[in-house]
Amino acid sequence: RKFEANAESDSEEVVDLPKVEEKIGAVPSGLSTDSDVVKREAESISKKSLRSNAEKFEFQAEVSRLMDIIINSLYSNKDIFLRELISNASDALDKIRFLSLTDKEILGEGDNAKLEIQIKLDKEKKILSIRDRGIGMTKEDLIKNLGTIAKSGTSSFVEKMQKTGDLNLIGQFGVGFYSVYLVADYVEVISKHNDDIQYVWESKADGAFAISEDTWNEPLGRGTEIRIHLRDEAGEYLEEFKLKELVKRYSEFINFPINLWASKEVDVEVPADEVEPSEEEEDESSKASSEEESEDEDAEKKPKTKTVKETTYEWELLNDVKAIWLRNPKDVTDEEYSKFYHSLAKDFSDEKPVTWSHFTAEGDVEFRAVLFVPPKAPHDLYESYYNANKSNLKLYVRRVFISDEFDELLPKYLSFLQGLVDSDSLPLNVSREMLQQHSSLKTIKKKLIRKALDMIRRIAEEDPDESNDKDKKEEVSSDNEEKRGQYSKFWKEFGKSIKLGIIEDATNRNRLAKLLRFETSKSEGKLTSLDQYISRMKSGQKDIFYITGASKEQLENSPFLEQLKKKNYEVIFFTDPVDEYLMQYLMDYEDKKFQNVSKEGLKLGKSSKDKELKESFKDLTKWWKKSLAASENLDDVKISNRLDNTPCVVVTSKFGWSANMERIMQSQTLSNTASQAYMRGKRVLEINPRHPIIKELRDRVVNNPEDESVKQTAQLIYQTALFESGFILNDPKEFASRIYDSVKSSLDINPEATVEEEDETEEVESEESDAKEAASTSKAEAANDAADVKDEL
Ligand SMILES: Nc1ncnc2c1ncn2[C@@H]1O[C@H](COP(=O)(O)OP(=O)(O)OP(=O)(O)O)[C@@H](O)[C@H]1O
Repeated sequence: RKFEANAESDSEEVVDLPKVEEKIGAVPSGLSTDSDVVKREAESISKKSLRSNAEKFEFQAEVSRLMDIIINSLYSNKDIFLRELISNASDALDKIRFLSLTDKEILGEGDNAKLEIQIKLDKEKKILSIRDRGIGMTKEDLIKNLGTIAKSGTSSFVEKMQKTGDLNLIGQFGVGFYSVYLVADYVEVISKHNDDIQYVWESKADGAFAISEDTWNEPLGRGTEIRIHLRDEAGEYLEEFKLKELVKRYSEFINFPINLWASKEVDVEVPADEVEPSEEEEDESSKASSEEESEDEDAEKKPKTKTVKETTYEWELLNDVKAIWLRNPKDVTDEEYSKFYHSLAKDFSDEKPVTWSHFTAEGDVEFRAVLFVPPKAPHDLYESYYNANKSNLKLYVRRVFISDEFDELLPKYLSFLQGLVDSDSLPLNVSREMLQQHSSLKTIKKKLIRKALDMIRRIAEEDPDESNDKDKKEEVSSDNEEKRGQYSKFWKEFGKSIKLGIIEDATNRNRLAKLLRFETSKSEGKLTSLDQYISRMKSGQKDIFYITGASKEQLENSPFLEQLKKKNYEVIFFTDPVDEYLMQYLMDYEDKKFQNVSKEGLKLGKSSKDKELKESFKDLTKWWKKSLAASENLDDVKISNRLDNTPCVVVTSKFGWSANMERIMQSQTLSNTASQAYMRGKRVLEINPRHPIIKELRDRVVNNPEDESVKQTAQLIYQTALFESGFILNDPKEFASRIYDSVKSSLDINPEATVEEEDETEEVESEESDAKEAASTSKAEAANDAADVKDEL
């Protein structure tokens, strides 16, 4: 009874899946005196019920829903189940091989040490079996791995699958195993882990699964066998040619031998009298012998034999296990790279990777690597960007898979790349932790970043749309047609990563800045690079002009651009919130400084009149600053050089937040108002000395600096300028009432005019009826609630 006790305490300790039934009359191993009884019991399992004496569990709710979707799915590409199961088998083999690096014993001897995958068919019973000699699963593993999904976001993923019916995502999300129910209605998983005895997991995808100690199947030694009881309509997976084709198509890059127990027709020579020939065969053999006779009469003297066809079975290797990255890049076709990408990334869409780089690094540290830029960013690329481990590079050491969670290989901002690194310079027989400390890793990382950035730069260089040269842009060859538009596609998917790179990677900042793309006041909806911007700069222009804001449309009409546009300067539009952070790190490019045109310090060439103007508006600027400093957040008032039609704008100091940044910070839920006050840029009101409003205001101030109505108007102008400059007003109510006051005066309404009182009796009546209505509604609601509670009970 020892097993039973252990099994129960195990399951309770490890997972909280409820058992459906108590074990009734289980036959524990070793106690059975009649193993035939157990065997018969196993054989008699009908497809209707699971083994009656097994321990039963319910699937986690999400798994149940997922299985429901899969089993009822009309998804036509049912083939995917095979690649998912082979990929799991390969992962399990990788795991045992990795462990064997530090403990040779772990692999065992003989067949156990053969790291391979075997596929077998049983046409009669309609069973397809996939077996590996991988790490196997303990009972705990079976319960946890094949009963729950631990990944976050599972529910939303299941919902998405339900809506789209697109099961292609299944492998990427890490629930590949369950795709087996596309073709099966009953599955057994037999597994043996070195630390446990052999178990059978089984389920009919009806919300429950069962686990029993395996006392009837052949011992596996180590590893897992998945027995798929195929549905009637999935008979095609019992055909050898179908399986061969699928393995070729999907599992070409699995680095372990995949063997199929394949039939073979062979000619066998048997003594003629040993076999009772059929009529047809008799004819043929007599024909043959008469030919032989005519050719060589001596043949008659030899003992008579006969050739018959016999079906034999033997293991047939289905894949070429030579790793693609060990081949010479010249010998690998584009199609092979594409397929390799799909198998690495578990991305089985039809889209090709945008580009790739396959190279060998030599010198102190040697390694080979293949890097891919995927066609699409994963849906969660920027979710918890700073916390999650998201490397997509697989690390191999001397052809042995070590890990795909090795974050030390690439910085976070390049985590969107897929690929692998195989190094001969790293030691094999050390723990993962030791490996993470290894000095070669730093060199590998440095080289990988360089290569990755080169590869991305090449996408742009080869894209005819990116060229400044008109002829090149229009040149049409099949090769460059394929590359057309590739960079903007890349930018759309991964542009944010490049920006994050500029923020995080000071060493490569300039290289990354070269990859930046943006729209400008002159780009007419197309993307521009910094190099292109510089090539178009006006003679004498020293700075690179940019502005940040919520949208291109808003920025195009910004008052900050008035003089710049008039003087034909180009201004970069940054509209992504991350751009505000980006520009705190990107100070200059190719010796040119960046100038935010909504901030102080904009130089557009001096005019001889500047001094004169400053002098003639001195009274106004001084007065304005003094009269508003107390009530508003205003630090200075100056003459502007950037305005044309607008009377004034509010600019911020060079190192404080821009208006756009203030807006972004305020919209963040956890923003801290104290730090906001500290980071807020100084506000400077810039006035347009040629504007009639400003000129009139100056005259009035000079006339009577104490005039209350002029003060009010000056305040309203300032608040309007704040608003137009992109700031959020502290007190919109006050601003609105000032506007209404000014509307009143333009409509010649007496400023003292008050609002007409409402008729009081009417109000009481309506209040009463409102109250009555409310009471009846709440009564109805209470009745509904009571009914709900009743229903629930
Ligand atoms: N043949 C196997 N040998 C050992 N463990 C296995 C095997 N097949 C599945 N498992 C275990 O079951 C888990 C769930 O498998 P499933 O295919 O659903 O997701 P996954 O393998 O984690 O993700 P993905 O499908 O993306 O590889 C695996 O993580 C693994 O631990």
